[in-house]
Amino acid sequence: MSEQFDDLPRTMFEKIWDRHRVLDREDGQTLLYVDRHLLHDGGATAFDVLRKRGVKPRAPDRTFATPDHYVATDSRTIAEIQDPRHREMVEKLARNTAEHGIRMFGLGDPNQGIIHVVGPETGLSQPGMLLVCGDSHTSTHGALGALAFGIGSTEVAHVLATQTLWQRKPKTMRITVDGTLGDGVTAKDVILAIIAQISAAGATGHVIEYAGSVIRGLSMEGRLTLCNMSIEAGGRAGMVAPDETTYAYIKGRPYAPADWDDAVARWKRLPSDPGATFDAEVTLDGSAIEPMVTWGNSPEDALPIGGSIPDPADAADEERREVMHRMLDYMGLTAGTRLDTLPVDRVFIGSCTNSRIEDMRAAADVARGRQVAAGVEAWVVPGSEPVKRQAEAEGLHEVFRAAGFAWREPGCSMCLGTNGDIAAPGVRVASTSNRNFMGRQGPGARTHLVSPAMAAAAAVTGHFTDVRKLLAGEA
Ligand SMILES: CC(C)[C@H](C(=O)O)[C@@H](O)C(=O)O
Ligand code: SF4
Repeated sequence: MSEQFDDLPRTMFEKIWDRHRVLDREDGQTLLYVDRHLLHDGGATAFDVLRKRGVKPRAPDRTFATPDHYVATDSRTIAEIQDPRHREMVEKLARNTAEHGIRMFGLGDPNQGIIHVVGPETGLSQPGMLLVCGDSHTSTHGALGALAFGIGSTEVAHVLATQTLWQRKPKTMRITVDGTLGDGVTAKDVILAIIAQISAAGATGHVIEYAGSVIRGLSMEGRLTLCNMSIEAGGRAGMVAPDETTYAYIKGRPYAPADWDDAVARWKRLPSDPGATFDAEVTLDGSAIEPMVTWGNSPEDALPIGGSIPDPADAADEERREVMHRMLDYMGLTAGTRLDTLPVDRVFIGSCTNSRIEDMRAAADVARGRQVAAGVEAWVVPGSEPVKRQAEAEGLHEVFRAAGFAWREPGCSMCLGTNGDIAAPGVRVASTSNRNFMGRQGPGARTHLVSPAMAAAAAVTGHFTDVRKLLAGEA
């Protein structure tokens, strides 16, 4: 299908799109073939739609599931889930997948975890694939060089029934981050700096390809964090070209391709051709990025830790002034207050953004030999069973426990609180998740997004702190 374009330089997105096109409709929609379909316990209605129509899933062997949104993080069996409504969601996923022969990494399975941690970790998410899931943070999987995006519940039913999906072709945007990151600056700070620069709507309608020396230098965990938040910049998807880091990460994983050498040879043809053009180009100087903290209720409201709460009086227009007033009121903040003086009540290290082994290590490096400040409740929620096992093998759980952190069981937990893990009204949370929307972590809860190292620094000092000072032994 794509041969006729082979002599024209194409972006990685265009190559994957072309390879998955089944047919183009006159209204501009394209039918795409879906390689992998991931399911979680947050979207149970799709199976009901199929059942009502008497339709069976078209390709159960291309569909994989794990419960994450409704699982308890203080127990590991369905029976122990206290709230019957939460228990029902987890049970429903188990019933639906069992009925149709869909592989589920359920509670107690050694691979259970947050779906966006499980996909890459099991080797299910691979370069060149078209991967979808009824969840906005499906953009995460693009870190491996896949085209991966979230779909709505009607589309989930459509993919289950047909293994295809209608889509309008998005535009392309390349975000190049050159230079080198400073000590204590992570992929989370890079993506918060990007969103602060281009805004939460900056990439609307676009698939982002991240490029440049900083991106090439990121570990796979860092790339997953980066692509995870593409959606918070409005992007349809985010991707990073596969390279040796990608191949080394996938090799040996349970679902890694059996024809390994051929697969790598195919993957090597994926990166955007020299001379390929993007609809939009953005550049950032990676060397100038500092540890970031959000202060408002959109991920774009992020500032370097050395900054102060902005003044609505300085807003560009009346509308923005009103939004800022509302956010400062909700967040309980006063213009001019230094970010590094803000006290925290709770700390959450987890979510599909920052719950991988590297995140655990970064937080443990700060927690080691220190104590969670008096009055602060700090949680570490590993993203999956494999992350938990690896962290425990390295003794990280002991580091956290000795410092006064709670070491919990894998799931989405306080990121969205659908399982009941929420913060009380007015509570200020340093959180490694991806959304700081009003009420996201509980009605009235005040979320500040940070990296795992910055979250651990806030936990042990009791207020937001420049982690670089702790790492340098200055605080
Ligand atoms: C429940 C799910 C559909 C939702 C999403 O789409 O992202 C959730 O994961 C979130 O992070 O808000
Ligand atoms: S961890 Fe948070 S962002 Fe990720 S899938 Fe779960 S609720 Fe959504």
